[in-house]
Amino acid sequence: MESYLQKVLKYKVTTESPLPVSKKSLDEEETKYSLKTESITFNESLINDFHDSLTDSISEGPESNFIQKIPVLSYAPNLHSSTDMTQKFLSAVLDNNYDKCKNMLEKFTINELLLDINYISDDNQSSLHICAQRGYMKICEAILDYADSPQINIRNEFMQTPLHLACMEGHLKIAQILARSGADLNSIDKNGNTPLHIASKAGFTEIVSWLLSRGTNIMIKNNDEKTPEEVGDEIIKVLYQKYMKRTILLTGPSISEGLKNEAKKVRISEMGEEKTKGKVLYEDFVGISQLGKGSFGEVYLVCKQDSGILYAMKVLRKDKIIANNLVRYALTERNVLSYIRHPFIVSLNFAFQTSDKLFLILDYCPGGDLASHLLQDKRFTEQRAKIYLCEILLALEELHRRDIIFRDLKPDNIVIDKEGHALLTDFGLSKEGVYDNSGAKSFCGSVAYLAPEMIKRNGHGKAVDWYLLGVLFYEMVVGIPPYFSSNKDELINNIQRGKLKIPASLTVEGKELIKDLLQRDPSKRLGAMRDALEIKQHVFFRGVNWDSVYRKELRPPVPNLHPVPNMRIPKEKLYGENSLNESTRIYGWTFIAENDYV
Ligand SMILES: Nc1ncnc2c1ncn2[C@@H]1O[C@H](COP(=O)(O)OP(=O)(O)OP(=O)(O)O)[C@@H](O)[C@H]1O
Repeated sequence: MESYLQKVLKYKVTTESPLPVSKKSLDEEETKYSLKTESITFNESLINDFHDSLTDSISEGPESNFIQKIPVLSYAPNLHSSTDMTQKFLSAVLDNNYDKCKNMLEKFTINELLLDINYISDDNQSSLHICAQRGYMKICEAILDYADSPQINIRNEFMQTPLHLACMEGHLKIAQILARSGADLNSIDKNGNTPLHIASKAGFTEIVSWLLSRGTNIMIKNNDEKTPEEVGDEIIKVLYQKYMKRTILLTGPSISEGLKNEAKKVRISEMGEEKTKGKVLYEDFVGISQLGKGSFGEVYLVCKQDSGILYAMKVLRKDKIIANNLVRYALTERNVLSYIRHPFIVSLNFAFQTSDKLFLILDYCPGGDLASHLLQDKRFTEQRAKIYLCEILLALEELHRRDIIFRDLKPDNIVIDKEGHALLTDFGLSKEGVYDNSGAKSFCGSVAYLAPEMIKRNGHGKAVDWYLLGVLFYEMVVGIPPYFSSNKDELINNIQRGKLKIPASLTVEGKELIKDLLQRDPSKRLGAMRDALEIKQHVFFRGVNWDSVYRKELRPPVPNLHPVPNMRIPKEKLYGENSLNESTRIYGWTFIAENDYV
């Protein structure tokens, strides 16, 4: 089977157009374009390299391992009892014996009867608790990657989840892995403490900063009536003050209002899980037409029956996601979208699942994606490109503020709302917890949209998004991405050392911006020092009122909106198997946004 990376790295060149054909599924392309398309893939060794680098990306550090889930059918169930296996596994975890754990996970979690990954031992620990407490990152990852249904929010007798323990012991990376796999950031232990209380009390500044950037609830009071801030020392309190300053800036006039909302949001999302437990949400949505197609599913226009509101429904097929070990990517997308509210980032309203599929219900942007506009208009005026650039810059600024890099910036991932504004969508490749300029090591994204440091695989950070902003600007005003060649080796080579050709027709400021953003050395690139602020101050943006950009006061061209087609997509096609079988459940997926919970 073709791997995810092969898919990601594969692009199509029609004989009629030098541009990659975007957003078509491989199946669709293979049939529809079979006569006209030439498919260019990397050679095996390069793909293997890419594979290795995906390994890096999945984990937070060089130590970690990303494991392929390979069913092993030759075990002899009669020889081992469930408790035996589980006890052996727990002692291998306690010994931090990664190889043994991996081996057992490979062999014995196919059938939960043999190895109960959620077993709580007599001394009150599940395997995830042990890993989280002792900092065994590789085993923690292996459990999350291999085990069929590890309960990420499993509790010990003190009602502590593994995340509580990771925060108690200062294991930031483990906390991040758990969070990305759906751990509840606001769960409360027996003493009413959230992970934020625990990290604050223990004085783990990095963990506190990270939890705050994730929008965790800072208003929850523990059994002593103390908020997380109140249990921290002076150094910790400074972090809260910084966080609150930023919150006021972004979310409105009064702290208390903003914070009240935070608290409310959490309460509601907790209730949301409850509400949806027995209720099948997908019945509420009627499929109308297909909006787009990605590597792992489709995006449909749907209508919520009770409200008549139109949404974009992104569907991911569990078999493909699981087969390609991408559950964590899917959870990242769901997680990032669930806590970010920004005028230029598509909002997530609901997330739910059936046995076969995962669903994200997003705000519908009826103007289509920027790639189709470019295909239609060939290129944009600098003025028009500038509007989209300003809007996307603010979206990236918000992500970076929360230590998330987007990494997959390209016209296909920018959708246009009914007034013509640009919004980021598709967070499948975004990465949380990136604090500097070399935190992430994966080599990903479509070929023409790779930054030089991604090709070099020396690690990449936030500056990658500024390079890709330069690529986007270039493509918008020139019509093709910089360094473009229909030969993949040449393209890679060009990106690394080719001469940048900028049309003379662009303004001096525009040319300067392109050069400054496409600077190959990330440490010298515009944005490397002071992130978005540095770019906003570039001469190209002179005179831009960023507050008015934020308020959507710029006037991009209004898209031609087509009437909603009077069609229905059969439920079976949309939802597949109409039940939620516990064995295929992906934990931490369900989500109902505050505004939608009535
Ligand atoms: N909110 C939205 N409103 C309207 N159309 C959308 C929306 N989100 C996505 N689309 C359409 O669906 C297409 C695919 O969406 P998206 O990129 O999220 O899918 P994907 O499966 O993640 O793709 P990829 O193969 O890049 O991973 C977009 O290019 C766009 O045309």
